[in-house]
Amino acid sequence: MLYSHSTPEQKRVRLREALASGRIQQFPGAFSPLSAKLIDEKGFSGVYISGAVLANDLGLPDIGLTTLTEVATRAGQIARMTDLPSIVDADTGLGESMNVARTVQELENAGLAGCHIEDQVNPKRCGHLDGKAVVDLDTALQRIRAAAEARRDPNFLITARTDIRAAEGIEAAVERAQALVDAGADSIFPEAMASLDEFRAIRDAVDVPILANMTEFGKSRLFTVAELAAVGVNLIIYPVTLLRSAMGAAERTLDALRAEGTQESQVSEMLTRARLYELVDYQAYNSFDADVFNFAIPEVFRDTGVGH
Ligand SMILES: C[C@](O)(C(=O)O)[C@H](CC(=O)O)C(=O)O
Ligand SMILES: [Mg+2]
Repeated sequence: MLYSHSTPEQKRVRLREALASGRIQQFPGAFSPLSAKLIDEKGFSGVYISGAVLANDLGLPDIGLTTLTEVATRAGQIARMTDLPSIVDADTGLGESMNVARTVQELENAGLAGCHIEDQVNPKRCGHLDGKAVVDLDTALQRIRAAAEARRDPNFLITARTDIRAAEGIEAAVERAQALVDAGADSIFPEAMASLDEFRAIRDAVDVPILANMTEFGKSRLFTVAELAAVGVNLIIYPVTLLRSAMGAAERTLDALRAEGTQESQVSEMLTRARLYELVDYQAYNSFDADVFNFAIPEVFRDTGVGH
């Protein structure tokens, strides 16, 4: 009911413990606060909040147009609905190093457990597209130093993402990852790795947790949890997976509605009314007022959809 029971500090401790556990963590991307509740209920270990999803959901491309206020507000709305730790994509840190510092403090205030900051130039682009450019080493390190110095909670996880692999190759990525750790990164997100061997190369080069991005239609094959665990990855994100699934379903429903004049053929694919109410914990609000949930949902509407 209402928001999660855990404080942001507790969630950050939980994330640190999970990363130290030796067990690989799966963080699906939530496209909304409600979807974060579903991720939580399904037993995942954390929630990822994607910059691409945040931008695309506003109808914008993922090129660094979103503002700190938009990112912190949406990420905060998502993070507060789950007891799981949430990690948000802070793109390039949203400006110069002093802006990066402010970004980190705002994300701490919003209740996030951590964020990642990348070394792309602005305007940035999806890490799995061609034609990316990265900033020089000094600028990349300044961003991470500023982030690490700005945080007030030492458990707020600063992940340095490097996009250098696509431009300069895996050796350059290994070198940059090491330098980013020396600058204060708590973990490394090597973007657009072409193979499991490349993840292994990063693993062998740094002794902090590493993150793998299993985004669809990208540069990496969709490696399994077992494959990534075997090369020493600690955390896997599935950034756009739920948005793509939900929008795919929305498109199919709209097509059917146009073609058939009714949505009837799609109802069996939908979340039922009962299931939706269960996810928002509707009945629990009776603890405030017994008249809040005093109706029955007809049996015929209870079991047609997914999940129930
Ligand atoms: C992880 C990512 O930064 C994101 O914003 O979710 C994107 C995902 C994508 O565009 O598929 C990325 O740059 O990989
Ligand atoms: Mg992104």
